[in-house]
Amino acid sequence: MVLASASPRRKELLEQAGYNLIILPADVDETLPDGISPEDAVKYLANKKAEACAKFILKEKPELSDLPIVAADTVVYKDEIMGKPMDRQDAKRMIQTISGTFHHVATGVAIILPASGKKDVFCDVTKVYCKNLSDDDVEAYLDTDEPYDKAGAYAIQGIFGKYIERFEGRYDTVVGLPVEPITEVLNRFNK
Ligand SMILES: Cc1cn([C@H]2C[C@H](O)[C@@H](COP(=O)(O)OP(=O)(O)OP(=O)(O)O)O2)c(=O)[nH]c1=O
Repeated sequence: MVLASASPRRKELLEQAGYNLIILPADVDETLPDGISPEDAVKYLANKKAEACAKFILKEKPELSDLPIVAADTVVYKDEIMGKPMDRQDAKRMIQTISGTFHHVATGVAIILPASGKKDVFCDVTKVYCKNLSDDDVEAYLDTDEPYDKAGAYAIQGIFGKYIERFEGRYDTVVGLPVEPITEVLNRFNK
């Protein structure tokens, strides 16, 4: 398949599941329409990334148009939508918001088969419970490189994993790509 993503986590999740990938990241404007829900936001952006990639393939690489394109977007939400933090202060605010309580992580996925025009866009949500972090814990975490390219300023699969108490739903949805539902869509496309 074609993975329209620059995220090493998404690549790893699909490779672990045995998929062969061609990586063609889509660079799109990630500005969201005002008042959009988190679920609609991740579907909107995943769709935008997959559509941009499909357009590129049909124009520049038609030999790839029989391969399904997969694109995704992940946000954390707790009252507000949290994408990637702009800076340390923004990351601090996000970590303080999720500390000692639960939040949700939504990953939107868009799958397009350019040759046939088949398309599926869906969203999967996991509820995550985070331990209470002391001020020192927060500052020490912000000193690492981990928060700055992650939605909600943390990685469940990384250093921050020790602060995750439990979760309800799929783990890979939190990391950035729910593999099993993607496989189901691809199987349906092949029928
Ligand atoms: C919450 C959480 C997010 N993340 C990551 C997944 C995504 O890579 C990132 C959210 O940013 P996204 O904008 O969804 O994706 P991206 O910019 O990394 O990649 P692309 O748009 O090219 O597909 O946060 C984790 O790795 N672990 C986590 O626990």
